[in-house]
Order: sequence, then structure tokens, then C-alpha cells
Amino acid sequence: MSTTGESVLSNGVAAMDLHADSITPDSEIQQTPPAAQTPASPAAEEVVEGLSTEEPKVVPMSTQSLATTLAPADKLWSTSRDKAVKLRMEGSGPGSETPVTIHQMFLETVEKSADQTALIFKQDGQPASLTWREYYEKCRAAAKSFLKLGLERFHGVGILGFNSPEWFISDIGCIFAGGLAAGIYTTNSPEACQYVAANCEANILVVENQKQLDKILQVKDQLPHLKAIVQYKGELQQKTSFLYSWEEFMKLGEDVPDEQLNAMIDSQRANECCTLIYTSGTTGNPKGVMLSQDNVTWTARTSSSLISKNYGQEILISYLPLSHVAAQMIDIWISMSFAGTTYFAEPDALKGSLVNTLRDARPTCFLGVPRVWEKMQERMRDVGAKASPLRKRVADWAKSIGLQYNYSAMEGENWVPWGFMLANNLVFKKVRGVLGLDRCRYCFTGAAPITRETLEYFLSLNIPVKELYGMSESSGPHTVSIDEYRIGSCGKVIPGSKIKLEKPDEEGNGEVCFWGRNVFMGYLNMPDKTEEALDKDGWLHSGDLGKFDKDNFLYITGRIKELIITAGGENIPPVPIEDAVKSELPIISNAMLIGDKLKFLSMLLTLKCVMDDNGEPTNELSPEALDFCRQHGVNATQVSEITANKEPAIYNAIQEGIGRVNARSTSNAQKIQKFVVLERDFSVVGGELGPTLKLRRPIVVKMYQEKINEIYSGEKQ
Ligand SMILES: Nc1ncnc2c1ncn2[C@@H]1O[C@H](COP(=O)(O)OP(=O)(O)OP(=O)(O)O)[C@@H](O)[C@H]1O
Repeated sequence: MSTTGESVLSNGVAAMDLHADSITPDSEIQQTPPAAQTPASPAAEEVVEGLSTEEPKVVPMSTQSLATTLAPADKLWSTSRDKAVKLRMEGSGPGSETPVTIHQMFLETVEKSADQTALIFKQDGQPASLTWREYYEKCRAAAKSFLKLGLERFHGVGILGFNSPEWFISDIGCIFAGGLAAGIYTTNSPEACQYVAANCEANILVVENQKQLDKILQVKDQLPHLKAIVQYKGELQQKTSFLYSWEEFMKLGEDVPDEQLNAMIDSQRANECCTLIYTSGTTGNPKGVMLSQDNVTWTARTSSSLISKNYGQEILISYLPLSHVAAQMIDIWISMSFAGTTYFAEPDALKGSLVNTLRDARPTCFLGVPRVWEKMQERMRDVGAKASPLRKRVADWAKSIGLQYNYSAMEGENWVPWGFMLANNLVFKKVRGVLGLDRCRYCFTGAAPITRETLEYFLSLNIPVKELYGMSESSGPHTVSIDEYRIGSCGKVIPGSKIKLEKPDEEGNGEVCFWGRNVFMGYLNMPDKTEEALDKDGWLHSGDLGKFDKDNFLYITGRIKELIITAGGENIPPVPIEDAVKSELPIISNAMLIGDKLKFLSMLLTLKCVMDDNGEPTNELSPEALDFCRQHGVNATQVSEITANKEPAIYNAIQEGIGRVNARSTSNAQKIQKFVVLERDFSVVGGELGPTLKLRRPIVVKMYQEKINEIYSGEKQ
């Protein structure tokens, strides 16, 4: 299984020699100069003309033949916005599929499913929808308006807002018009928005509402490429020459000829950049991950063929931030690939309304980041705690049966314990119904590590939550658990891609490296960072540690990119220690290990509290924290009551919990010597957590530098 001492897996099966040239038979695909220099084909004009709403149901053939051509390219990577790359194509089988552009993928869906519902949303409080044909036409209209506003080839359109049809239409319209679509996190500060908009040389920014607009107006003068701003929700509160409402924007391009847009679409090549995903900064400054059209379409098609059993009938919910690759890939691209129907959640989804959307939509496939599953678990536990003793006993009995059954199914034994049917009828079906997951075939988690405890909780309710693993740089998923899965494993590599573990240790843990058509082009304008991520043969180094089991299931065992290296030279992975502290101490919300280049380890802790409607942590202790306090004879209801006087009973309990974790550590260097309880919990709004709720360690260190200095100067604690 190895070439140079590294374990190499190709879709979990074959070993192969790793020479970029030997596995990139792009030469077999005709690489011609982009068609921008050639007039649009007559066929192209026919298509568009045939796509008005009055036209017959079947959409005419696509503007380009499916055997598309690629732009000339001699490298697997690029950091220039306008430079094409070689594709990592296989000679045959998965990975050898003909590359297509986003427009081609979209047209194919419209041809097959023109009148099927693509998007379901609320408009002025009323339910509304768009068919695939209407959605396509809106994207064309938006593209014409972008052209009219002066969007230049390979320049950015920054999109800043909560999930909505306008977000999708702006994204796709930008790509049709030859721009680079770039999502911007709604939680970004004005400066962070400016960074992204300037980095992608955005000509146009599409913002959700006045709140987001205000941020852009603060930094507008530092955006030399910006020509217009479009606001897609709410009344415009000011009238300026560069600001458009969504309705105004969609009409702007009405006089742009179809031929002009078709020529732009026809000039696009699958190996050119179309989208930028900005990393959220958990490991440093955001980087613009350049994704090619093929990255997007190949990954979407490969993933959808794994997930979807019923073309045109899958149902999804769009609620996770679309500037993150996982949400974007599933909600926009995978859904397009299998002609699914996407419901839009309300902006307060993560504050509680998600469950209503879940019950309305009853999705067939649902992705939650770990925190979403944890929150559901916490809520169900809270409700369960208030149930009568009899109900509690029934639920506990059913859960033990659910766990046995699912472990047995996971191992392929399919042993059905006695009472399973009864438990299913009394408990499991009801829980699924209440959660809106009654017809959900695949519940997924991804984007960050999830605890075994949460996975087992759902498993015990007969809701197996399957893990996906990947990164922005792999266009989203690189390994998936679909029908076959193992608890704690991220599954197996997607067909047509490969994984190798570099420099495995004696237990088989090595750096997870990716290969495949989902591997990104490079970081925009960052050759050094690109070289760090892509080695000379074109393998993407994830910075994650992983190992395989005997059945080739991948387990992520650590993050090299967040390894703590103490002053004594000891390498310490923080997450297992942080997780151990959190599970010892139910009052703790977040724990962050400190110790990089320092003499010993310490920990920043936060207490569980109630979040307000804006997702900001309040001073009120959460019900779980209150319980913990009561168990330790403390009547406090507020975080500050505990931290102000270092409430002895609670601090002692924390000290003891940490002591228990330390007692299990493998060396003295791994022991937590000191801790500080912070006055405020971490949050996305506060900036300590990224959008997928991973800790933004460098930012937390900056925010709490003074406290950290105090720990190490020995002045306090
Ligand atoms: N299922 C999973 N289990 C454990 N870790 C995961 C899983 N999925 C993703 N990750 C982690 O998330 C990383 C990818 O993060 P992503 O590309 O989404 O970046 P980000 O959160 O936007 O920001 P940054 O690059 O700044 O961390 C992976 O390298 C891995 O560390």
C-alpha cells in the first residue's frame, strides 16, 4: 500500500504511483484558446431566446456541447485570477468524467426539470417558489445586470447576507457574467469585509440589509474597484447613484442583448476560476480559495451521485452560512446537480426557528455542523429532564435498544434486538417527526470535529449522523460516510479522488493529503501560501492528522495546524484535552488550551450562559450551569457572580475536574497547570468562534493576551 513509505489510498482500494504527470491526462482533452475571441455560436442564441417564460416546457439544448474544451494550462495550480489550471483527471472511471462549466450543469438540470420547484422561500411573509426554469432565467437577468454595472472578467462580486434566493441568484449570475463570486461572512467587521472585497477586487457588492450596507459604507473609500452596491432586503434608506434595490438591479440589464451574455458564457472554460471561498481565519488571516468551474461541478456531481437515490425529489434546507464551502456546495451546487428543492430557513434559524423550517420542509438530506447537533441534543435533554419518571424509563429503555441496533447495523450484522419495533413506534418515529427528520435518509455532520457522545446520543434515537470531512481547499467533501459508516470516522474518500497519509507514526497517524478534481486551484495572489498547501506533485496537505482502520475508514485524530509546541519542545494536540475538560465539567462551555512557546499549559474557560437574540452571550447562566451550581451548593444565577469572587465551590470543582483530566495525561508536559474563567462566553458574533464554530485560536489569544500574560507572569492565579 505504499510508494515512498506513505500510505496511499485511491477510493479506499488501489495504491498508485504519485506523479502528477502520470495521473493528469489532460492532454486527452482538447485544450483550446478561450472562445472569448470567437463570436457566440448560433446555437447559443437559440437557447437563450428559447428560455422566456412563455416558451415550451422543454428547454432547448445547451449553448455548448457537453464535450467541452479546456483553456490551455501547464500547471496544476494558479494564484492569478485569470489563469487556468490543469485538471487532475483520471484516465478512466470515476475522475475521468468530461469537465463541464456551471452554466452547462445548470442547463442540463433545466432541460430535465424545468417546471420542478427549485427554491421555496418567504416573500413579504408569504410562501413563494421558483421552478428550475424561473431560477435559471433570474440568474441570466442578474448576470446581464452585473454586465451593465460594469463587472469585469474575473473580478469579484461580494455577497454579504443570510441565505436567500437573491444570494443564490447573485452568486450564479456573477459566474454567468464572468465574475468571481465571493461570499462574505455576515459576522465580519467592516474591516474584515473590506479585506475580502479588496482582495477579490470586487466591482459589485450585494448586501442583505441596512445593517450590512452600513458596514460597507464605512469602508467604501478603501475599495477602489467598487462600482455599485445592491441591497436585497428592506427599503433603501438613502438614494445614491451607486446603490440599487434588488428590483432596480434585476431590471438594469433588460437591454443587455442575449448575445452579449451568451458570448461571455461561451467563453468560459471548466478549468478557470469562478468562485472564491474565504477561509474563516481559524488558523490565520483569511485566504481566498480559488475554485474552478470543474472543482464545483465535478464535486457536486460526484457527491450528488452518492447522496441522491431520487433525481428531482431530494429536499434540502439552506441555513448554514453560504460563504462557507459546505453550505454552498450542498445548497447551491449539489442541489442543482440532482434537481432538488431547497427551502430557505429564517435568519434566526440557529436561535431556534430551524426546527420549524425542518418540520415544514421535512428534508430528505440534512447537514448540521457539530454545534447544531449538540444544540438539538441539549434541547431534547432539557425536555427529557422534565418528563415523568415513567416516560423517562421508556425513553432510556428505547435508547439502549436503539444503540445496540445501530452498532450492530454499523458492523453489518443487522441484528434486531427484541423490542426494537416497539421502541421504534413509541419513541424513534415520534422523535424524528418532532425534529422534521421523518423522511431524512441522510443526516450529516461535518466541517469540524463532533464528539462521540453526541453521535451516540443520536444513534440511540435511531438517527445515525454520518460524518463528512474536507476543507474549502477540497471544494467541500473529500471523505464521506454514506450507507457504510463507523462511529467517529469521517468515512471513505469520494470516488475519483485519493488520500495519502504522509509520514505516518507507529500508530498509523499521518498528515492527511488530498488528490482529485475537487482540489482547489490556489490561494488568490498568495503564491507562498499556495506552495505550503500544495506540494510539488500537486497533493493538498490538509494540516490534519488522520489514520485508517482495517476497512479503510478515515479517522481524524488531530490538527497539525493547531498543534501547541511548548517551550520545552513537546507537541501537544489541544482538542482532546479541551474535550476532556468539557466532558468532566458540564458548567464549561468553551475551553481553550494555551501553551505555544510557553513553559507550561494553561487553559481559558468560559461558563455556559444564555445567548440573546443576536447570538451574543449574556450574563445569565444556562440551565445546565445552574444545575451544576445547585449541585455544588451555589445559588448564583449570573456568570459574574461566579467570576467576580472566584466562587470557591465552583472554582474548586473546576480544579478537581481538571485534576481528573491531568491524572489521565500521558506526560507532565500535557498537564494543565493553571486556568482562568473568562467573564464572557465565546461566540461567532464576539469573533472567538468561526462560522462553523471552530475556535479562532489566534484571535482568542489576541483578545485575551493580557490575561494570558498574567497567568505566565505568575501575578494572578
Ligand atoms: N468531519 C470533520 N471532523 C474533524 N474535523 C473536520 C471535519 N471536517 C472538517 N474538519 C476540519 O475543518 C478543516 C477545514 O476547515 P474549512 O476549510 O472549513 O476552513 P475554515 O473553517 O473556513 O477556516 P480555516 O481554514 O481558517 O480553518 C479541516 O482541515 C479539518 O481540520
